Amino acid sequence: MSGDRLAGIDTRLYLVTDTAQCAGAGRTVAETVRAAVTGGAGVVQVRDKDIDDAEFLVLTREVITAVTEATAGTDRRVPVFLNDRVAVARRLLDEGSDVHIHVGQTDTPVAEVRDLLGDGPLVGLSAAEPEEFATAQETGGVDLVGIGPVFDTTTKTDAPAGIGPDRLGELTASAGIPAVAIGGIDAERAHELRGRGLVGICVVSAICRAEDPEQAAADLLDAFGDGTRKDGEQA
Ligand SMILES: Cc1ncc(COP(=O)(O)OP(=O)(O)O)c(N)n1
Ligand SMILES: Cc1ncsc1CCOP(=O)(O)O
Ligand SMILES: [Mg+2]
Repeated sequence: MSGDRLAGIDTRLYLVTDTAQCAGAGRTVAETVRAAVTGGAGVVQVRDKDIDDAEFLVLTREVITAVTEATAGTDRRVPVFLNDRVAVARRLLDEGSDVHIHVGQTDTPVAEVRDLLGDGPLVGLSAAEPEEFATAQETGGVDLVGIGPVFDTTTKTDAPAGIGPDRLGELTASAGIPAVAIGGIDAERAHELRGRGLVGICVVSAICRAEDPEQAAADLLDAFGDGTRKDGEQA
């Protein structure tokens, strides 16, 4: 694998979907994704721990359609990641869909993902320890790491406490792989993640629970900017 595999993708705002949160806000996942991508989200991950593979396949097809509709007539490339579910990803690739995958440390190992899906799809990996980045660099095949939780989160019930922006910055600096931060990020706190070496911020509830997901995406992007610190802003 070579070249800049994230070229043409605006990674600054990465939406991970939560079906129950979207439903609680009175919308489908697809409606939420369409609005968020219109508002500027540049990466989408389909995440649902409560449905089987057949339902996940249907959900992902709906998300792909929503992204296609939201980006029609533009040159935006907004990748759709699947949260684990390698078999569903294989099926969608075989159908000709352009899908990618995110795995955690206890999910399908990256080498196995590459064996099953080949070199085409982007692979994201969760990591929060220096040894995990070292392993990812040695093994290869990882395009993006998700570091977190940076702040405390209630969305992922088995998540540890947030590591905080300073520790996040240290990890990002040593990651050696483009990194996004995840966990407890909202438009009020996103500015704390500027200047931490990130290519983006990743949110669930800040968009899925929002009254207006298009506006929420725009507000998050405004707060994070291009990820660099504003003039005069302290860490
Ligand atoms: C971008 C991104 N980063 C981290 C995660 C967390 O993945 P994982 O540790 O596998 O936990 P689950 O999401 O599977 O509960 C993520 N999903 N996305
Ligand atoms: C999937 C995941 N991985 C680490 S924290 C998290 C959930 C983030 O959700 P929220 O943005 O609502 O805190
Ligand atoms: Mg996982």
